[in-house]
Amino acid sequence: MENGAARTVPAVIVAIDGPSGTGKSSTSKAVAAQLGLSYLDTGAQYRAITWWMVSNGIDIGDPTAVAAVAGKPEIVSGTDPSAPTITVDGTDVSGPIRSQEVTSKVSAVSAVPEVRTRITELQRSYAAAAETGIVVEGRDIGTTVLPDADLKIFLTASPEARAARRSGELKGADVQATREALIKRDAADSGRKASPLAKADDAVEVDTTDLTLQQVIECVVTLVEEKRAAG
Ligand SMILES: Nc1ncnc2c1ncn2[C@@H]1O[C@H](COP(=O)(O)OP(=O)(O)OP(=O)(O)O)[C@@H](O)[C@H]1O
Ligand SMILES: Nc1ccn([C@H]2C[C@H](O)[C@@H](COP(=O)(O)O)O2)c(=O)n1
Repeated sequence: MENGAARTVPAVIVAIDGPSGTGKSSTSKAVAAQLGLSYLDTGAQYRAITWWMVSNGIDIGDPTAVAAVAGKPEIVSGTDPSAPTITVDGTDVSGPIRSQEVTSKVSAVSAVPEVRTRITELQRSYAAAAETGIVVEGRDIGTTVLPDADLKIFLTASPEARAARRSGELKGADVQATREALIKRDAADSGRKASPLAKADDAVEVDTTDLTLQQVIECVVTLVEEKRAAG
């Protein structure tokens, strides 16, 4: 490179999928921060639309009712990995979307095809707008949302490890009950017809059961750097 001309690094798109509690959010945020990329939590978007449905008295058990209003709420995600945000119609919902009620209803809402079409379009617009690149985490990013992502990772971990991690977060929560709730949500997310939770054929699978979070982050950062170098 001559006369100190700036080196331009092409934007990189990283898809991180996997079941609940495998470390997608923690890993994605840290990798994005370390590499100067944007970060998108797509689970938060499905939680946000679920929160809006609950708040507006929509019958979650009626897919036709959910489909009819899927286009109404305006969902905005802040993609700074050090301070991700989520609003619905201008209201900060980052707290309420983590409630037990939303967690228990999000799988039903996210199984409705009209909801998925709406949220998938939104996710693609964030990926297209990310100047340096983006880490997008979810369930169907590598298979459906961004099938041309530069790198696809599929995180796994045993149900026991995932339940222990979640119980550690929810102080005093019963590990056995947490494990059952995780397994139930995974089954619903994997079993739905519209864009189920699945590993893309070209995804790299990382079993995090016996890895520390730091080891998982290092592993993914290395994979991104290798991709860029090969690029
Ligand atoms: N490798 C790891 N070892 C130990 N704890 C971990 C590891 N990865 C993540 N954790 C912890 O497990 C918990 C769940 O992680 P995280 O929220 O990142 O998972 P997730 O896959 O995004 O879950 P969900 O899909 O339900 O949002 C967090 O408390 C996190 O700090
Ligand atoms: N790409 C995605 C992301 C999330 N979902 C649904 C299914 C999950 O149970 C729920 C909440 O996700 P979490 O916050 O636990 O990561 O959202 C989906 O269908 N597709």
